[in-house]
Amino acid sequence: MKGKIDLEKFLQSRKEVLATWPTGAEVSLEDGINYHKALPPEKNFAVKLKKVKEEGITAIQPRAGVALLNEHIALLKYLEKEGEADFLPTTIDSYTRQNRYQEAQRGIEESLAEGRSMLNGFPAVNYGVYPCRKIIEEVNVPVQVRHGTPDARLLAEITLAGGFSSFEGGGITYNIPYAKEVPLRKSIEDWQYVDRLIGYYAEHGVLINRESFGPLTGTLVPPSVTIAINILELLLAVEQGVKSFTLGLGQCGNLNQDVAALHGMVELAEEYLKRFGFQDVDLTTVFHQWMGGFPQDEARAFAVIAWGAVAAALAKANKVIVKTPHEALGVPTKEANAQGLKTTRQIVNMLKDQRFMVNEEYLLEKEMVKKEARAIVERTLELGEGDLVAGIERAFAAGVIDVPFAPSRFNLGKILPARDDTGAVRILEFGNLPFDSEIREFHRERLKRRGEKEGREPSFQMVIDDIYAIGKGMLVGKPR
Ligand SMILES: CC[C@H]1O[C@@H](n2cnc3c(N)ncnc32)[C@H](O)[C@@H]1O
Repeated sequence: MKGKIDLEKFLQSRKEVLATWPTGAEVSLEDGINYHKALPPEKNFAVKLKKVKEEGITAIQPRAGVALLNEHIALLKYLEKEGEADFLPTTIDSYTRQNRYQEAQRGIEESLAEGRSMLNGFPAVNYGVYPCRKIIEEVNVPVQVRHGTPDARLLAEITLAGGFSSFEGGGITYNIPYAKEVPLRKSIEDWQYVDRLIGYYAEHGVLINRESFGPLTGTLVPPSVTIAINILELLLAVEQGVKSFTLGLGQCGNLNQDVAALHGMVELAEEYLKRFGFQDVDLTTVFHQWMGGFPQDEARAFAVIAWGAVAAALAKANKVIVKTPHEALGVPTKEANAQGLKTTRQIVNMLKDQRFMVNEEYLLEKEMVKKEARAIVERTLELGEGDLVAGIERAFAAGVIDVPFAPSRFNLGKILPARDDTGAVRILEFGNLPFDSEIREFHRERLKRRGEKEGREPSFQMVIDDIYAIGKGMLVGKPR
């Protein structure tokens, strides 16, 4: 690995980034660091995550973001008070995610004119440092920036100086599922800037948490692909001095597989941190409640939310990202958002003293998912010949890393997932994943078993049926 970006080079490159929108001129590293140091520790995301992990609890966090500052603050206060959120988000709008601040500005004006949010998130860059600080001052729990931005350099500069103490995303996970034309080297280097900035805060005594966007496309992503990508983003981040990192996993729906994947991800990540000599990193996990299609019916939606809460609680995930009964409709009302949190809170509280029953299937799932993820990471490292960025670029070009249903033209898209008869996500088409015959047989055998039960050959039709299954009230897609 090539190590931290040179400090002088990094500081020099900030000038160009801060000039890309007028609010960039408000950012000063010294002022941002002093602002964080003046905040009470219970408002720091990394500090609270460490405490949550030590206490062995599963913290709950929603997604939330609206166009206007006062409404956004009111929304967050409501989710904290009514929803009992342990952590709060600020979900950023889609224009800002594409650096289209002019259109975000128009969205603010339209929202003022219409008296309702005309953006699907909070346009933090247009508001700038001081309104961000108002958000932090008006709530009592730590706040995280959640978005989907391939080039998040200015967003990070403003929100971190604005007192946010966690930043979601990465050069892979906020490119491949979110963009069509952004080269991986560009997004990874832009995210190395973000991680270097967070490394700078850490060097000056301010811990900022980083979280990978585990769910990726949120549609039947094989857990081993998620785990491999998480580990690569972890290595890229700690290389730049990040000290607090949350590994993310999207729920698949089969309990054994989900719990095994979360545990396997931590074990493998710790192995790689040790191997590359990064011992002083606080590692935590986040489990995302089902990220695929949701039922429109709210009672059914609550069942899906509850099932995600059960898996997170039994896996002892440090944090669970909560869905809402409006998932199938769009941006939720604050009441619906709080309902998702209350459903999750009830489950997490009821399960906090129960433990997942370790069983043979779980142990096999964990062994196999680690074997698969390790094969992907190892081939990526080999391809890089010491240069992690080159390795990742080459791995995607070769299909060694391949995310199903990703829009990016830099993703090969040759793999096909499908559920087996127990609802576990398996791989129907391996593409160029570097998996040996033992792994391939493990998947093939289970898909064959489903085919026999359904009286049909494992096929693309199964994939289609699975994509609509949960929205239609099932887990495994049934032939029409
Ligand atoms: C990662 C995608 C998910 O984020 C959620 N989301 C996106 N924007 C918002 C938003 N503005 N408020 C609440 N939830 C949101 C929604 O569940 C969506 O499926």
